[in-house]
Order: sequence, then C-alpha cells, then structure tokens
Amino acid sequence: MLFKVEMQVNIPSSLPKAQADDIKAKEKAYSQQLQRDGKWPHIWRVVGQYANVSIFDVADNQELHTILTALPLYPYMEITVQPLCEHPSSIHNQQ
Ligand SMILES: O=C(O)CC1=CCC(=O)O1
Repeated sequence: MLFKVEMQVNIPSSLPKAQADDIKAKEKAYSQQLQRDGKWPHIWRVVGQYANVSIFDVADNQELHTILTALPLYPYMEITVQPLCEHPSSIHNQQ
C-alpha cells in the first residue's frame, strides 16, 4: 500500500544542540535503512520549510504506524498521512 506522508519538524529551541544533532543523525540512519529496504521510496524537502513529503510503500496501516512512531524525531513532528491508489490515467502499473 502506498501512502503520502507529510512531516513537519518542530524541534524546540530549548533542546540542547548536541541532543538535537544526535536525534537528527539517528533519524537519517533510520530513514536511509528504510529507503534501502524499499519501504520509503521517496523523500523530498518542502522548499523553505523544515518539512518533507514522503511516499511510503508498506503492507498496511499498522506497518506505517509502527514505522512512523519509531522515527527518532517523532516526538517533534506533526505528521499527516494520505492513502494513495492508482490514477486511471497513469501509464505506470498497468497490467
Ligand atoms: O528533516 C526531515 O524532514 C525529517 C527527516 C525525516 C527523515 C530524515 O532523515 O529526516
């Protein structure tokens, strides 16, 4: 199942820089492993914002929930999820 996920990151200025940098490094490693696994095929920066738009390719809602809630930056994120299905005009995924 494909999902569009938007993540807005709001790290409080009260969080010490070293701690924020550590969380960001863990986030990058976690994200890149999921990208290599094919579960997170797209991640794009939203221009001018500390936010991304991502596409996830997972088995079901539960798997996406498990992945998102394990994000190291999860406590500092606003996340919106939209399920996707095939567009009738798409030239991809035709059988
Ligand atoms: O910087 C972001 O958009 C948050 C994020 C998600 C995965 C990652 O590596 O950073």
